[in-house]
Amino acid sequence: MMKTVRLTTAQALIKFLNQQYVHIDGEEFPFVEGIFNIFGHGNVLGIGEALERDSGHLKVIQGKNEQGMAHAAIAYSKQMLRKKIYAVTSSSGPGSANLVTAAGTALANNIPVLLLPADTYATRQPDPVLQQMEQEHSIAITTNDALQPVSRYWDRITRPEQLMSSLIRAFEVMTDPAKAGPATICISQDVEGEAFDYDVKFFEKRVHYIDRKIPTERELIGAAELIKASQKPLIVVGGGAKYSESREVLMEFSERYNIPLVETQAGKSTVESSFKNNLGGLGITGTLAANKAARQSDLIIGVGTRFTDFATSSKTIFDFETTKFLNINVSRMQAYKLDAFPVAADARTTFEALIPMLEGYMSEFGEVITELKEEWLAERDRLGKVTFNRENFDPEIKNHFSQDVLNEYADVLNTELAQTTALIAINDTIDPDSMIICSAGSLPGDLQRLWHSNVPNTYHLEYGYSCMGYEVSGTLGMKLADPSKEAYTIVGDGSFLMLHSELITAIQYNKKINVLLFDNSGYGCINNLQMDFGNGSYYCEFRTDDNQILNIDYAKIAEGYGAKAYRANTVEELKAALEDAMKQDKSTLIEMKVLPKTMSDGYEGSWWNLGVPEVSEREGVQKSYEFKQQKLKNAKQY
Ligand SMILES: Cc1ncc(C[n+]2csc(CCOP(=O)(O)OP(=O)(O)O)c2C)c(N)n1
Ligand SMILES: O=C1C[C@@H](O)[C@H](O)[C@@H](O)C1=O
Ligand SMILES: [Mg+2]
Repeated sequence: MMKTVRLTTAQALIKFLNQQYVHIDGEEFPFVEGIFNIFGHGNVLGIGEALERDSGHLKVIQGKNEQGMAHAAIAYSKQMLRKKIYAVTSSSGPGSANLVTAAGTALANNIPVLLLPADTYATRQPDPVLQQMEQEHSIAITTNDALQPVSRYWDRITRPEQLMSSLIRAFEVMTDPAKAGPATICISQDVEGEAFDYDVKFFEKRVHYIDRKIPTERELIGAAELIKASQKPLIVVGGGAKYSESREVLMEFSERYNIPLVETQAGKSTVESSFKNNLGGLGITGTLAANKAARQSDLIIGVGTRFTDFATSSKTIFDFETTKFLNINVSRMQAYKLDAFPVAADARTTFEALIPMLEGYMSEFGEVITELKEEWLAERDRLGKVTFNRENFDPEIKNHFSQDVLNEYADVLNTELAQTTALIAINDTIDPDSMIICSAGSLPGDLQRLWHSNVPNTYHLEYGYSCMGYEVSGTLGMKLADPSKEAYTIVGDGSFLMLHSELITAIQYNKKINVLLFDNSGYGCINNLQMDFGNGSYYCEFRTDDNQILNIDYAKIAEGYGAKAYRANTVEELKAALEDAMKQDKSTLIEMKVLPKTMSDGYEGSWWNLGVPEVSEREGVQKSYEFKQQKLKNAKQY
């Protein structure tokens, strides 16, 4: 006879989470590290009671904003290379609505996370329950339906026994490298507390094998033939290369056959920046070296990359007439892109098999890789020494602001600090094994070009969704993933203002994070975009109705939360603050006032296909439109 145990749905959920393990490359460990929570009437008596009763090995962390805590969970998983996750429980209605943005972030970046929003009553007895919105055409629609398009797996639990098949499906999805993403299980708030006689087998230890997908012989022969036929192949290192931990094999492949590596945001920090054949970021936010190499190449070997418009410069950076593509990706959907020869397999396994098959091959790059790298390093050096002057300053982003406007910023913000100078000073000062995180604004571009990441997996960029507000929340998740390393948020003032609630969570639980806040008093990169395309400066600077620049004391805000705060408007002050921050046990924030227009600009065809108006009185807009039409003539159409 079946042995059963009587538990509430929520108690069964927590018991199950404690028994999920993953097995990767011979190692086995629990998959669910913990659970973030904000309790409301929808989950406090169900999941709240179950956790209080017996949380098992799960670490329980109280968040401050549902989006923020879910972003922390996502960053944890990303930093753990998708081997472990946090779950996230929210109340219903606004609590679950706040998860929608985070689910989108997880989906765009292929990051597993378990979202557990509460749902309206299955019995419908108190209909409408507090926070239940009402649709006239369907009582079955709740706020949680908004999570369907942003979840890789989605389910609603209206009976306790549904939980079993739902959880098994969710864990299958989250532990499959080709499908990994957010799994959302919405549990009716009354059902959380309802009991059922669960089969005890359901709670036995369950191991999810994350096996490496092996390429077929046909795929390997096809890939080897393409490489042998190519004079100048180029490897694009994407996020999949990092998750597959293919550092060593990529370096061996690159060195042996003299093939340059270029990186996407997700792929950066798979292979250290100092590796001689690593030419850095590709595309719109790429380096001069990587973009020049891309233009010369006749075979692009995409490794675990989605080829977003940033990496391909809106499909214009390659010569599509002559260039061939070879895509190595666990996802067939991704491998099919750009008419490539697809190898739907694990990156590391594929390169291990390919290396011996290319014996005798050598690319025709010769010394070019070294020359390109040296040229770029000299440019980076220049960007680290940008100094302001009040007469004829020539910023990186040219012809937008007059000298008078730049001087106005220098006066109001009391600074002469250039963003690139500050960023490189930080890179030179902090410990090389420190972890840094960023996601939106002008800083991702600067980081992809300028940041030297010389310890693998220390560069954490969320650029699938580029979600403002991920930065501070994500730093908490990154710190939870590796408490032994210093964790730094690289964040603009706009992103900081949008969401930094989890700085308080970090302080509350004594998880030290360091927020490096670049305040240029505005949405700088969007201001650049609008002005680059011929528009005026319109609602992207932070100015009052009477045109005064906002000057916010962010250090004071951080002090108010209990962080150690610094104000650094010169390189000397910045270095001193960084040195002191390293000695602190508690979280810190360094506020830097930086001048607008001093971020780095694009290199070599870093054009971006944007929705430029077809009709405009402005000459600049008209020119931008014409330019776009020209560019699209040679762009890949799909
Ligand atoms: C949630 C979200 N809303 C809007 C955007 C669009 N957006 C991208 S960057 C940006 C401005 C960022 O400003 P800030 O953080 O100050 O960085 P800066 O560009 O000034 O360096 C905006 C509004 C976004 N990426 N994410
Ligand atoms: O619209 C955007 C422009 C990018 O430069 C920026 O990094 C990104 O955050 C974004 O959303
Ligand atoms: Mg800004």
